[in-house]
Amino acid sequence: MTPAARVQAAIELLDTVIMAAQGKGPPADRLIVDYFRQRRYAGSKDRRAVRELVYRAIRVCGPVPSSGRAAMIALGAEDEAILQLFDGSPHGPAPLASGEVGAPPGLAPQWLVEALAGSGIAGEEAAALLDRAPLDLRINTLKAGRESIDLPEHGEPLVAPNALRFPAGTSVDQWPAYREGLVEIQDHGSQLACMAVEARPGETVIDLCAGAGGKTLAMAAAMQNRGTLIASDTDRARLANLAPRAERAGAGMIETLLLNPGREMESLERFAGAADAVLVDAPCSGTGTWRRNPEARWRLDPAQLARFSDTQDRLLGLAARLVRPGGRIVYVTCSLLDIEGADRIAHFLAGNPEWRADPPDLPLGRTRGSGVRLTPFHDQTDGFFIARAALPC
Ligand SMILES: C[S@@+](CC[C@H](N)C(=O)[O-])C[C@H]1O[C@@H](n2cnc3c(N)ncnc32)[C@H](O)[C@@H]1O
Repeated sequence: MTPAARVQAAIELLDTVIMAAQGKGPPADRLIVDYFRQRRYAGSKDRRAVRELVYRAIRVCGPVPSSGRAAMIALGAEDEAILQLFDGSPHGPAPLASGEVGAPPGLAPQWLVEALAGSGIAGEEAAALLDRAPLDLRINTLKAGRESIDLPEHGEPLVAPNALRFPAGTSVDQWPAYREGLVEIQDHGSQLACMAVEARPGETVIDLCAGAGGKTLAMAAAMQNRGTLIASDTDRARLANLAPRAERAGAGMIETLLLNPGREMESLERFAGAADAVLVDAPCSGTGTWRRNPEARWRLDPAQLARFSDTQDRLLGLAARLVRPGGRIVYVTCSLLDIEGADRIAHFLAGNPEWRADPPDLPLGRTRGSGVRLTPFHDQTDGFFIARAALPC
């Protein structure tokens, strides 16, 4: 592909990303894979270059751009070489029309910029939300140790005891150690969130919103495969991804439980008042993960944010019914908005006076309300809010 053809391909892809973001369709990553599946003529260098252009253009545009072309012109305002490729050459973008301007640049739609600022995320903190994330691994202690593992590249040890950091784009999935389950890809912040649970061998632990089990696997390792570890979720497809991952990781202790939305307790009844710990890794806006999914900021609207906080309250209430006296809830969101973090745990504690705040003792992060907040700028992790609540005996 010529450089101009790559720009045109990125424009076409951006059109689909914008449409998907507005219609709650697939994420950009998936659209890019699908796009190239139908264009086998594109080589790996072309694919990488187009992908890079797409993500750079997404990062530049704050509000949802009107079109892929407008987004690419906005990127061209920062990188003149791109605008020069709007030359009308075969397969390239048409020349700029007189008066044609790019989409407005910025951090995010204005309402979201304001909501973040209201939660103390502005200036450098806000800008860092759109940085490129490095690649963090967790050494799976069921099969290996950080000091002894032999990996093809050197990783930087991080403060979480099993974490190693590599540059973005490292092809970890090609490594034998990855295929054999010695390492898992997991952001350092997510590893710290798992540490907050302090899951111990022999305990009964419920990962209430387990998804594909990124945190469940870390807890299985912390529990040395001993005890009861339930991975529940309402999303059958996500939960189905956990079984092969658990097998690869040698985490035989995990039991998956598909929940019925709104009637979750029906499947969890046998654990009522019995769990030592419940992790509520609640569905949220994902404002802390824009480094990986920058188009997520075009997907959100205030009504959806309100729905997330209602669900978060409901899930905290559900978790409280599962914990035994002396047990704990760990509440986590990958959001930096207080409405999904400090406010939710405050609301829970206000409505459940028998519970007390039990802030996690983590080696990174800053206190926010009765929890801890990790941010890309301060902690070089994805953004997370992590809180603990304890039920006295
Ligand atoms: C932040 S994601 C979990 C990510 C996962 N814990 C991990 O570490 O990879 C939130 C999950 O909550 C699930 N969820 C949404 N509503 C739920 C409900 N009512 N009960 C349980 N899980 C729910 C979603 O399907 C989604 O998988």
